[in-house]
Amino acid sequence: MKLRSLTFTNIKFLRKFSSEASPHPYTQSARDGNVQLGTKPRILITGSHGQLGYGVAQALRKSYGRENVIMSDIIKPSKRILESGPYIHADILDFKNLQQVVVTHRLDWLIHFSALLSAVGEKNLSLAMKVNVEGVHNILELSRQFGLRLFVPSTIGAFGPESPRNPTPNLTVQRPKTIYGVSKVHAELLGEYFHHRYGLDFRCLRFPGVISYDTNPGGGTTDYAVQIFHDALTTRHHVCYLRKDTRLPMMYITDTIKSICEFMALDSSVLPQRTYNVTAMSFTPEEIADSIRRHIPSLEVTYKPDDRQKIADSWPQVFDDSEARTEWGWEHEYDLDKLVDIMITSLRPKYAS
Ligand SMILES: NC(=O)c1ccc[n+]([C@@H]2O[C@H](COP(=O)([O-])OP(=O)(O)OC[C@H]3O[C@@H](n4cnc5c(N)ncnc54)[C@H](O)[C@@H]3O)[C@@H](O)[C@H]2O)c1
Ligand SMILES: C[C@@H](O)[C@H](N)C(=O)O
Repeated sequence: MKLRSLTFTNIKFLRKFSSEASPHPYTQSARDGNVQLGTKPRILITGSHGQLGYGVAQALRKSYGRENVIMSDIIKPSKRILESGPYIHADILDFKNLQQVVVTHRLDWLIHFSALLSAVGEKNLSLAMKVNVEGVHNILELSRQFGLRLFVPSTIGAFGPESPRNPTPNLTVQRPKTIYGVSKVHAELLGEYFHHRYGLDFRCLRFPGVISYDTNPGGGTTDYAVQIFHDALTTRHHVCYLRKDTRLPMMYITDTIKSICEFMALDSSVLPQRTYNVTAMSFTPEEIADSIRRHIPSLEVTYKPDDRQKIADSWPQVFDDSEARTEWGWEHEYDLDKLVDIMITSLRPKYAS
């Protein structure tokens, strides 16, 4: 308790200092992403054509209005995305265009999803450096200039083999061995630095593998936990690129969306920290296969570990998110069996014919 009130005092002092020191003319009115009383925030989501973007946009639109939440990416939108609400082209490597987007759309909050995930990042190092490192520099500077409330997701991949793996606490050694993980630690530290130095309202949740049925994962180490459902409902045979006993933290997308919406809605002053672990469950390929067999008893799994095994072996097995639970009330809803039930029920009609 003592530590917490000390943190609040420091944050108040640093805010005062940073607003006096702020050199940018746009920052004053919109400091900390505070939206004028009685108005709803206008929100941009970068990289929103990926696995997380659509669901988060739909949930935010429910709370803040369809026109106030703008999806963006560098790829042509699907019909579903186009029809769901505003969607624009925004390349996070084009800083000038990002500035125009903020001004034109009068933005208050920024949810930054653009990234190359762990497995894809290892195969495209220079692009990963650009998107995950340079892109984050642009987003932080943009948010500082315009006083945006900024959300940047991090990951279990921000930890490495030297971190305690079962459980992995909120604050511990972080020595990741992938460019994805290194870029996420870089984003966490820079975001917290901008918060302390300039009062930027930076917020970060470290997610486990996210599982969804209506969007596809973008090339991560945890993707098997989505593919196994499609295989179970079609060929009844899944070839798993991880060993059967590889335990990783995971979460159903509804819980991911809930965590982001709840975390972003909090008043900045109630947050003792800026970066939190959040999770829902941990399982191995063998355990998820067993749970799926409650619906599809004939499912077979063959194990052929590839390069992703090494990544998984360096990541947390069980994620300790107790600080998110005690400090701002994080609660998950889906455990393993509930996740499997909803995935099977939702995907079955797609393959019924
Ligand atoms: N999905 C997960 O399991 C998971 C877990 C932990 C953290 N996260 C984080 O959440 C965020 C979203 O993840 P996701 O699974 O939706 O990712 P994804 O790979 O599905 O989507 C990323 C999007 O970024 C876009 N992008 C790439 N380069 C860009 C550029 N130059 N400008 C603008 N957009 C660009 C891509 O087109 C893509 O649509 C990422 O930062 C990721 O690290 C995801
Ligand atoms: C864990 C998460 O960051 C992502 N699904 C990946 O495996 O890369």
